[in-house]
Amino acid sequence: MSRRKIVAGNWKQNGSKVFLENFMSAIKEVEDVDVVISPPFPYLEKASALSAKLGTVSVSAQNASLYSDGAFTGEVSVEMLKEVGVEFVIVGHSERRELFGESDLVVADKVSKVLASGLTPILCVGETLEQREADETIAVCSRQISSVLDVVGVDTFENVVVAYEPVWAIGTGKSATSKEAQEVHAAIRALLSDSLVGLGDKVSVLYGGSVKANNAIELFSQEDIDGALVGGASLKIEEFNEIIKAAGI
Ligand SMILES: O=C[C@H](O)COP(=O)(O)O
Repeated sequence: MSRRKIVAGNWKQNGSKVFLENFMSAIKEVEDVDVVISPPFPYLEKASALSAKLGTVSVSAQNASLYSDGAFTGEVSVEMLKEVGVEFVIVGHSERRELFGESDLVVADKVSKVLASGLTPILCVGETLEQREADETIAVCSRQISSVLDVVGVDTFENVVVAYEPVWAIGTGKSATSKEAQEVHAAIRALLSDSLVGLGDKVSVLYGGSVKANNAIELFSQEDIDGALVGGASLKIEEFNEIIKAAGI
């Protein structure tokens, strides 16, 4: 893959069938910006059908199982996601890491599983407030990315989308400044290019954490920020459209 502008909306555990229909018909396409929406599992098939009809967005799942099939109550496999038209899978969101105990190794194995199925993982990395205050931001993000590189290999990583999401900025209304985000994005690209020459220029690196219509232009103006993984503001159709528009500027 090559570096693309991407605006992805992660609905988390929100939405309804009616909301999905309204949302899909209201999305406005912007040239050179890929729009991805990530509703909960029950809405994915309908989202894919609407996406095929309208052609404006791609569909992402918020998680996937490590396993293809078997006795894993509550899990959904990448094969099932693919069958209903899903193209992306968010992997390693901090809520999965923190609330559901997903370790770096589990996240790496899930990225590997998603890649093997031909879907595109959106790999989330990011530090807690405590880690930022201890000046560990780059070390934490590097560790989270390196554990994936170790499992999937440098040659495959170009098919991964990375989302830098400082945990302290998620859902708090307190976004990282564009300078803070840019520093980490540049470090992520440097780490990738240190692993394989040119890799950092091939991978789309999104920012996530309180992205709103009023800070999107400033964030997207940064050299190494390719777009956003948006939570709360992706549930507000007009605001999400503004963020998509900002990515196209
Ligand atoms: O996946 C999205 C992120 O968790 C950001 O959420 P937020 O925009 O509500 O801060």
